[in-house]
Amino acid sequence: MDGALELSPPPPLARLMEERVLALFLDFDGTLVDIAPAPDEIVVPARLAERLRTLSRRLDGRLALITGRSLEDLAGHCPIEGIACAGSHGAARRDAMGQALGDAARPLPDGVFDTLHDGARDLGVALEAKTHGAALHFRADPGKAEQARAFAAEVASQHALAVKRGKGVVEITQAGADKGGAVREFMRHAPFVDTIPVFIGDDVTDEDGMAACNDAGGFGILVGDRSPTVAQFRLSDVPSVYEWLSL
Ligand SMILES: O=P(O)(O)OC[C@H]1O[C@H](O[C@H]2O[C@H](CO)[C@@H](O)[C@H](O)[C@H]2O)[C@H](O)[C@@H](O)[C@@H]1O
Repeated sequence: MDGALELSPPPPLARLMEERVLALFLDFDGTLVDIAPAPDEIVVPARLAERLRTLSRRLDGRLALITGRSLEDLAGHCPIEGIACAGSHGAARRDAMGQALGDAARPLPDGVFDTLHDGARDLGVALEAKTHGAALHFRADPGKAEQARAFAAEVASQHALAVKRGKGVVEITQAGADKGGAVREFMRHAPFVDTIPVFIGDDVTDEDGMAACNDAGGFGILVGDRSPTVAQFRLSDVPSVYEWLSL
């Protein structure tokens, strides 16, 4: 849909849960925490992990966080034991017991971090190294966006990697790693099999997750305003997400 503002809020979660067996896939930055000037400056609401575990129990375990952050980084902000998660844009996935799901995630090839480190320094943007990818952050200097994107595209093409755009960021990931793949992987395993998947996210990389939910008979919920989108519903901001989830 081109006009995201025309999307309605989703029906109440409690009503949907009465009608169907739902599974929830939640993005992290911009969905569960407000966007901050830098990745480590986010303010995580008190007892978020505990509240997510309570929500997961309400859904009999059919809840997964699907983030662009590495799982290690996510755990540093929100202790995720007992919650299914996918990190690095779907490259690394694990179930609520901490067992890895699907193909093992691969780190970036040798030398790529060094190249990115030098390039980020020369461009004057911040490099976030992840277990299975990397991000060049230009939120502090949006005028560097085009140069950072061009540099990321050049490095990616030299190593058969992929580039993802995001809010104030351009990222390098393994080719084929995306949030849609993570949703499909979870949906092959209990307790997600044969359920109606719902993805909530704010950024362009969340569109893959929403598309996977649409394909599986579910839907996406866009947070904020961005178009085009494949979401079928919209919530205006992070507090609205908490309200809808009764978090
Ligand atoms: O998929 P997500 O959970 O939404 O993660 C996407 C990226 O989020 C982080 O960067 C973004 O949030 C930062 C904190 O608000 C902000 O400073 C930055 O400009 C945003 O791009 C994270 O640092 C990345 O690794 C994630 O991929």
